Amino acid sequence: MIEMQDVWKTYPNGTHALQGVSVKIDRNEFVYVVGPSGAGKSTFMKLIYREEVPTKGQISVNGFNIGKLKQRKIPYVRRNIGVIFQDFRLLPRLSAYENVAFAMEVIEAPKRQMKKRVMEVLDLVGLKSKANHQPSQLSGGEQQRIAIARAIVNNPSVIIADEPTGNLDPETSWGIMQLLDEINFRGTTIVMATHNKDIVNTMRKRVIAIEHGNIVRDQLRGEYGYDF
Ligand SMILES: Nc1ncnc2c1ncn2[C@@H]1O[C@H](COP(=O)(O)OP(=O)(O)OP(=O)(O)O)[C@@H](O)[C@H]1O
Repeated sequence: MIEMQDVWKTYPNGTHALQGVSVKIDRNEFVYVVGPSGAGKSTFMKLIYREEVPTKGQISVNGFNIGKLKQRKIPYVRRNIGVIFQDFRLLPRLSAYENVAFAMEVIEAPKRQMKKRVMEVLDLVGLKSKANHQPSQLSGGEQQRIAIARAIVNNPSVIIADEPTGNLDPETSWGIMQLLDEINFRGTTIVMATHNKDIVNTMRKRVIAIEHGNIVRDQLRGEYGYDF
């Protein structure tokens, strides 16, 4: 469902962030993307959710050629991809409920479905009781759970998570990991960039390692493989 064929990304300043990446990720896979800082992991992820377009090569997500997408088709493809970041990126003045509901409003989901669906995902992430709290009234782990609720509320087929445990302590990170595992188990493909050695070595999922803009390792039930 995600396929890259000889994908290159050169930023306007001349940095070659990806240099000829080819990969296939099937429906319902869970993939860790690992590698040194600056290797091209975030770029790899940004190309999937079309935050960036490739300089050369093809990327298809659910059959859509992402790099060549017509402007009017972008929202349609994006709604099928949920994104989670290291720094949560919740809207500070909105409550947990409103942050999640906002993702449904953006795609103009029917109003009558909204309340039920938002409460359903808040329940799934274990935060129904904090629906009215603002992000500043929540812990880091709770904020990330709200960000996950927001990412899944429109039932995307893919979740892109760029270092989702990067700002969290080990115990909280494990909670987030179990939640993502559960979401994957329910049928969502997950691509997660991480520097968390413990998590990768314990979960034993597919591991794609990127160095200098190239995939240098791709293992099923892989290991982290670095000392950082
Ligand atoms: N918008 C940009 N403009 C120019 N260069 C960029 C841009 N974004 C990233 N780069 C460069 O592209 C290369 C790959 O960056 P990328 O963020 O994809 O790496 P990364 O593996 O995610 O790193 P980290 O683990 O530190 O997050 C780096 O050399 C980076 O400096």
